[in-house]
Amino acid sequence: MLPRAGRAALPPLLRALGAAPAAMSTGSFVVSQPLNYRGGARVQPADASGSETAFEPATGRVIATFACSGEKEVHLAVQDAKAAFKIWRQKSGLERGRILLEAARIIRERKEEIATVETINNGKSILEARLDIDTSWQCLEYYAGLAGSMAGEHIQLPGGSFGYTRREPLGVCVGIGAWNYPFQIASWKSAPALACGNAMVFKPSPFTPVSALLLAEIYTEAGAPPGLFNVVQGGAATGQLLCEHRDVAKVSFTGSVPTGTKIMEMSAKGIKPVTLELGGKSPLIIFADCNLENAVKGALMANFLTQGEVCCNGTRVFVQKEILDKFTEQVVQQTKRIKIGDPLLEGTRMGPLINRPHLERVLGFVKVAKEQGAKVLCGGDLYVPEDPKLKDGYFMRPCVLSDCRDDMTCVKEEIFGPVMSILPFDTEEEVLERANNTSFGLAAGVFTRDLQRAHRVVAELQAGVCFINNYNVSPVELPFGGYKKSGFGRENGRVTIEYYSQLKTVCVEMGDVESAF
Ligand SMILES: NC(=O)C1=CN([C@@H]2O[C@H](COP(=O)(O)OP(=O)(O)OC[C@H]3O[C@@H](n4cnc5c(N)ncnc54)[C@H](O)[C@@H]3O)[C@@H](O)[C@H]2O)C=CC1
Ligand SMILES: NCCCC(=O)O
Repeated sequence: MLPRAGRAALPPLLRALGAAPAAMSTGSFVVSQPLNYRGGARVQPADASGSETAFEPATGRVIATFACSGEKEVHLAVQDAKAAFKIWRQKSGLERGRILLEAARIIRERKEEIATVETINNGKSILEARLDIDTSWQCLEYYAGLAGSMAGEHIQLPGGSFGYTRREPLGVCVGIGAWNYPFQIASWKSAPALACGNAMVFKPSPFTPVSALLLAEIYTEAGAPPGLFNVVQGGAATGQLLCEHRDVAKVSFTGSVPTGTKIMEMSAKGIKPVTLELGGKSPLIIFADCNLENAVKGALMANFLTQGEVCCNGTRVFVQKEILDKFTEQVVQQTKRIKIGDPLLEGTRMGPLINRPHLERVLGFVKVAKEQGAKVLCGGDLYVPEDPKLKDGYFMRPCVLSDCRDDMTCVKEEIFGPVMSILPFDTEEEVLERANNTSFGLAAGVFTRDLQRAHRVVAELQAGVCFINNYNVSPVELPFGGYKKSGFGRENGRVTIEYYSQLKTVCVEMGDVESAF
């Protein structure tokens, strides 16, 4: 433990994690407190099945070593959630909304601390981490607003009888998150779940265990009953225990297609509804009549946020032949200008990838792309920043590939790194056919000045989220989720209420029973 004076100088959330006073700079943050959260407090897990280590991607330093929750701990977390659910489900929507609003206020107030932790543990630039925290508190505010208006219907029946419907919560929901948007994913899952009257047990990715705990502490501080939002740490085994627990009513998962398939299989055994937010290989279509400056900006937004580790990225960039050279030249010029380095520095626009194996995997995709005939126009190699403390970080230069064909690995498979593939096309009909020729269907984008064409094209695109003349903006009012192998169910928007609640029909007889017997 740190001396009292040093600890008092820290912001409250970092203090709660047991971080050192210099924790707000790269190379110094270490978590010394337990990372599980249950019954309204941080706890050491009651049992463990192995341990995990979390890193600071910018330096390669270990920032936390923690036990993976075993069967006993998972059961205790689910039981705490069950107890909280009994209290929470009795509250009116307005009362629940008030607590969510208070949690949103605290997130806003502590945005800088949360964004700092997110940057240290994930590697994304502080600028982006702040935007993620914004979409997190906005999500809580949005569902706080909806909570009070959730209602059923009244239906008149013959003879004065009537029926009505009640929108009821599901019970204990499980959230399982990926590592690319740790705090945002925990918020996007918990806000609608809690607004609908459910409780949640959340399991972050073992690569990014820290920020979900901050959210748990904020919910408690905002007045949520102890056990309403719990965090268990661990990997696949812990996730499996959660999905198979008999008292879990629903699983919402963000991650890869192979894991999503397993989650669905496990949930099928218990007839549990699932929301699956899975991977993608989304097309971005640039027509010759576009505003070129915006299209170039859009292509960078579609490929290089969070070091390219974004599920909805538009990594297949189809460019109409008339503007191919001009577009490519400008994209390469701007990609080369992206400032890579210490993600906590204000000027940095690209930080390190999540870990060494992932970095090598992404570089491996670039190597295969070259072998298959693609041309590397920039980047695609390791980057070692000048700052000596970053020498062991997982940095690479953002990459633009030309001379790509639809049958190349880099065009078919999700890379989940900063690698853009440029593909020329001639006609609208041709590009639609090629854009849809994938088993994924998360997102798609189109840049054109012809509004009729824009709407015609998005109507034909097989994707859950389509952008016209922009890419990768995430307003929480709009539903987010995929078609095809990119999953089903939605996050955000009004519709998500349906994924965290169930409808009860009540039939009321005002006369006598007309018996058939
Ligand atoms: N559609 C979306 O909203 C998003 C999709 N993704 C996708 O996620 C992938 C990258 O994330 P990763 O964390 O590497 O994915 P992953 O599928 O390996 O892991 C995701 C989460 O599932 C857990 N898990 C792994 N095996 C499990 C099992 N058998 N049972 C229960 N839980 C299990 C992991 O511990 C982690 O918390 C990419 O494919 C990406 O496209 C990522 C972010 C957003
Ligand atoms: N802010 C967009 C979320 C996309 C993702 O989770 O990968």
